Amino acid sequence: MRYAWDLQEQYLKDSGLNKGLKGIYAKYVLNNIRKWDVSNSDNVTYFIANSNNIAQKIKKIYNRESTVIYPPVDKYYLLMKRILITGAAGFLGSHLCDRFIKEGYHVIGMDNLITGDLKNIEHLFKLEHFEFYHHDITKFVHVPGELDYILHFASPASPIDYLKIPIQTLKVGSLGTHNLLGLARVKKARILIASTSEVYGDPLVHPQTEEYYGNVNTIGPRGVYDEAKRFQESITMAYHTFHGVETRIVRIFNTYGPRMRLNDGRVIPAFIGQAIRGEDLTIFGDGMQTRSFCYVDDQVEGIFRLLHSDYVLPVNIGNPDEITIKDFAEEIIKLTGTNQKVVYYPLPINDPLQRQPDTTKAKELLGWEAKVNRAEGMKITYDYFKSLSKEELSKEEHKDFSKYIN
Ligand SMILES: O=c1ccn([C@@H]2O[C@H](COP(=O)(O)OP(=O)(O)O[C@H]3OC[C@@H](O)[C@H](O)[C@H]3O)[C@@H](O)[C@H]2O)c(=O)[nH]1
Repeated sequence: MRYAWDLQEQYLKDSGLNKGLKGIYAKYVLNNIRKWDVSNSDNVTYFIANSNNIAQKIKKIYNRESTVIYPPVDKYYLLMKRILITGAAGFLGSHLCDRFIKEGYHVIGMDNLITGDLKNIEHLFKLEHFEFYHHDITKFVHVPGELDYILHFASPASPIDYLKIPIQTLKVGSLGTHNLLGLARVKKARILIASTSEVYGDPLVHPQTEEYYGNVNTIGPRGVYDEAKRFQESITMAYHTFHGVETRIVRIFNTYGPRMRLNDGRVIPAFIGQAIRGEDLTIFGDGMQTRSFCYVDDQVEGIFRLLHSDYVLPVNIGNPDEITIKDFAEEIIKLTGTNQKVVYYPLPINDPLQRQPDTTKAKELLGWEAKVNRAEGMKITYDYFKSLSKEELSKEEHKDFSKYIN
């Protein structure tokens, strides 16, 4: 009816019905509609208007009083996208929560807190548009309301963690991913899953392109992580092709920055912790194995862009600047201004001898490349570790998972 009463000329003009025979006919029809509308208004028991302006119009046209009820619509809230981030209390998950909050999303964080730590997200709890569920995603996942996006980042990520909790690692990558894909399907949400350079195993192709199938020992101690992530990619593609779920897959290469757990066993927190405590730096193997370290802000930017792209196949996100672990130990000694010795331990089984991402796809598809060089990124990371309390710094022993293993 609004078209018949309000801004009639404008609507007719916009739809090309303001002149000629068509125009005369349109005005004739509208006139009849208005007469019919007025005659019917007698049958209305109560008039409700959603503003004073509409109440005045009702009075003018129908000569009837109306009650104004303002709709409780929080327009901003309606426009907000809702995103579920699993592994929210972990290193990468917490940085992603920060980023999506900053971008104006309503963020729902989820974590079972086995390897994650509430300390990483406690600054978000006071925010209106952040919620947190303490939940293990290997069990059925329920999130009330609508969801636009899901980021699946729950998983142990340090080799020592997944050697100590191998079954949980397999379950979160398989059962957990299955639950989240099911959730994405019912919510019609787009889901991005965190895969890893570990899907290439101990790679025989260097640098690693997304087309490389990898070299993974399924029954080796690292297989629990690598194969969980490979399964995760497969089931994600199956949900995409079979159920039409909108999916994205990021293959994350070694990423570092503030909020890494000092005692998680990975090389960066291990070396920095050792240097700060005045201990020898522990190099595994001869130190000639290589890694390419990506600063967390770069990683988050790549993930953000991939989520919003229309590309379904896996994309490597990492910094291609490759270094041997031996040279890296020297860099840490310089950075921390210490004069620690390095000591050599056996190389863990199936520890990849080389790793460097080929990031051509990320550049071409997302216009993304790493911006923060190792010197800058490591300086920020070192400052973060230095800011930890004495008690935190002294925790050199690895996290105790005994209460989760039964
Ligand atoms: O104290 C240490 C710790 C580690 N290392 C070596 O440093 C290299 C890097 O080790 P990290 O534990 O940091 O990480 P890795 O590259 O082996 O595994 C990582 O790969 C990619 C991600 O998915 C995961 O975060 C993790 O599995 C390895 O060769 C490791 O043997 C040491 O020499 N000394």
